[in-house]
Amino acid sequence: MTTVRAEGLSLRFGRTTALDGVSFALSDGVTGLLGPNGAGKTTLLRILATAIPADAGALHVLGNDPRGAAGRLAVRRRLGYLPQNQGFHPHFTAFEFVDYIAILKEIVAGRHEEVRRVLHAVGLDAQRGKKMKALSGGMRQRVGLAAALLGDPAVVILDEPTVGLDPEQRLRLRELVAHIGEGRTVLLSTHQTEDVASVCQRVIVLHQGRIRFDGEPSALAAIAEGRVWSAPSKVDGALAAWRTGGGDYHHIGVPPAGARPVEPSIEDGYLLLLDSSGVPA
Ligand SMILES: Nc1ncnc2c1ncn2[C@@H]1O[C@H](COP(=O)(O)OP(=O)(O)OP(=O)(O)O)[C@@H](O)[C@H]1O
Repeated sequence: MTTVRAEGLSLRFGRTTALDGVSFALSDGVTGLLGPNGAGKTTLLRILATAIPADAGALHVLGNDPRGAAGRLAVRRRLGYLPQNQGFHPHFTAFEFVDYIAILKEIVAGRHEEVRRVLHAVGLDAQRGKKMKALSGGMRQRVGLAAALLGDPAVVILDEPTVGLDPEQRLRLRELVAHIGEGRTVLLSTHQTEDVASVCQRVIVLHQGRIRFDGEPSALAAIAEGRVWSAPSKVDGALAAWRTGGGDYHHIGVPPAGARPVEPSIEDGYLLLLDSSGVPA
């Protein structure tokens, strides 16, 4: 069932076109929103979360149109949003922070019980009484995730939740996101193709405000089929090349005669899709 439908969403900031005619439909499961810096990911998520309106296009979330006040309210009540760089009051405990968001979300009946429920869901029972400033980055992200789960939203929007986390914390967060995506629509913005490979059933690639790919992660990898090869030294003319742990160079582009082809990854497909001008740093 379609939960989110975007048709021709566009938004400009002065002379910058942040989004340029973006259309897609989402249903339950985890969809990754992948794109380099400045691609328009945060702008798109903010529009979906009704934090800002689009200049043009139409959006329906769970059948509600956020252009009207009643539609906006209906969307906000059923949507969880973890913004990028969420601000935390350092002296709040984890419980107090989530409770504060619960008040803003107008959760009245059983509010404290609901706060305990979401903190439990992200594995932070033991840290409930700890001050935000005393928590690790990964734990803080989990508190943010808990706040996004208040009221059991049908649609959850997560803006780069794995950024700045160490590998173990990242794994933990991915597991949580995969779990959250069972029976819910989750849109997860990320720079990391590993996030997409491990939790997303679908991936949308955004670049310069436009959708460049929308499909299964394996289909994104398949774009690079026959265009990835390995060689003992760097070959000129490759779109991208880097040294791997084994000492050989991994190349993307048009392989020279006799090149040793390798199985493409999602990252290979992504880099190829963006072309050399858009290769992320
Ligand atoms: N409030 C704003 N005022 C002016 N320009 C903005 C504003 N917000 C975003 N932009 C511009 O819109 C474009 C898209 O930005 P956006 O933050 O949506 O990209 P992003 O894909 O989330 O990037 P990142 O991965 O770096 O967070 C960029 O060129 C950005 O500079």
